[in-house]
Amino acid sequence: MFGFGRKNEFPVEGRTVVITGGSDGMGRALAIQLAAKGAHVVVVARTVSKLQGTVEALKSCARNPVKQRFLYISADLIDSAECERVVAEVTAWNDGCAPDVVFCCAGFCHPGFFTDVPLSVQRQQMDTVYWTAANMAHATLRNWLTPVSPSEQIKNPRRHFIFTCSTLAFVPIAGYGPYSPAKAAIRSLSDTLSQEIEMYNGAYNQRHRNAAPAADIKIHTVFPMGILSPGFDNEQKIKPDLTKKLEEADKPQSPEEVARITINALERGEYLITTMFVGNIMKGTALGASPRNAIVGDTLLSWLSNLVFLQVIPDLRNKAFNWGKSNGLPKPSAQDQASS
Ligand SMILES: NC(=O)C1=CN([C@@H]2O[C@H](COP(=O)(O)OP(=O)(O)OC[C@H]3O[C@@H](n4cnc5c(N)ncnc54)[C@H](OP(=O)(O)O)[C@@H]3O)[C@@H](O)[C@H]2O)C=CC1
Ligand SMILES: CCCCCCCCCCCCCCCC(=O)[C@@H](N)CO
Repeated sequence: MFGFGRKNEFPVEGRTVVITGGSDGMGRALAIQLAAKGAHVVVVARTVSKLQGTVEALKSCARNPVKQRFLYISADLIDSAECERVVAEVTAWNDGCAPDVVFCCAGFCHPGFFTDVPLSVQRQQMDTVYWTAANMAHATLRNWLTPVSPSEQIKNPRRHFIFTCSTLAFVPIAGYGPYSPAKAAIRSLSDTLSQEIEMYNGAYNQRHRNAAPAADIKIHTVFPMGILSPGFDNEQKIKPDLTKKLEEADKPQSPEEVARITINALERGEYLITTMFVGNIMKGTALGASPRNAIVGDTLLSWLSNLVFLQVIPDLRNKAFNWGKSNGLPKPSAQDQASS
């Protein structure tokens, strides 16, 4: 619908991109691929050693090593003040200009059955998954939406804020109770912001008359399936066997593949982005009132997906029931037993 197959809707050469969770997995792969396309990249995470290693990797794959600049910032993004510091530091480092693109990839998953996982861990999941993203959106959008008077407006290209969700925000899978609600909350925030931002974009459209934001803004959200990252290796160690069985249809992808597919979708101007066929079917059954990437394609997809899910919904429930029938009550992971 929005320039499909025509113009590049996501040019990054010479632009400044911030990637939270940029030191590992999908975030790191995105950082490397965007550096290879000529972007200045800032990676943000907590552990300095991994961030330093990433910046070295970015330097060696830059498209234009003389011009491109790379920075890392160590921050725990659960703290909203840290998100504000990140935006301020990036702006200062970038000659006073706000970043052009902010990608939220920070987060990890702690699977387990709802009643087995201590509530403190579940609260921490909401902090790590939802609040790192919401805090970053708050800090970034406050910066981007600062009113600029008509005489001070300069021509800025469109800015992009990108959330990372999971297809679990569309379809429930037993054993992801501590995690999926936080991803579903991100999806809801993304949908709300994508509507709210239109008001600011409308004001931007009239920037020659009144104070308005400095650029047009677009929100996007990526919904990966499994990603073969260090985070994934950790979650596999504590994941219930039933959950592994229910997600058999998922063939985890490499971070590089997920990053490549994501960038291509952004270049096509997509809003809700999936990374493979099964993920697309999962999205199709849960499109709700989200903006469509393409009216005809997404409508056909939702009709097809809703038919597919007439079979999938009882199948997932039956598998859970039969699991209990043959295996009895589950045992909490050793990690959850130790912390409860
Ligand atoms: N792996 C998977 O199967 C799937 C993952 N996802 C989502 O994709 C995103 C990327 O996942 P994945 O590639 O597995 O990433 P990894 O788990 O491999 O890396 C996570 C990154 O986030 C950083 N991070 C974690 N907590 C914080 C924090 N509080 N503040 C700042 N940075 C933090 C980590 O660095 P450090 O620890 O040093 O802070 C690291 O850079 C996540 O949002 C994840 O939920 C979605 C679907 C599937
Ligand atoms: C033909 C269509 C049939 C559809 C059947 C439904 C299959 C469900 C697959 C669930 C896959 C979950 C991947 C997300 C993983 C994730 O987010 C965590 N690993 C977090 O790190």
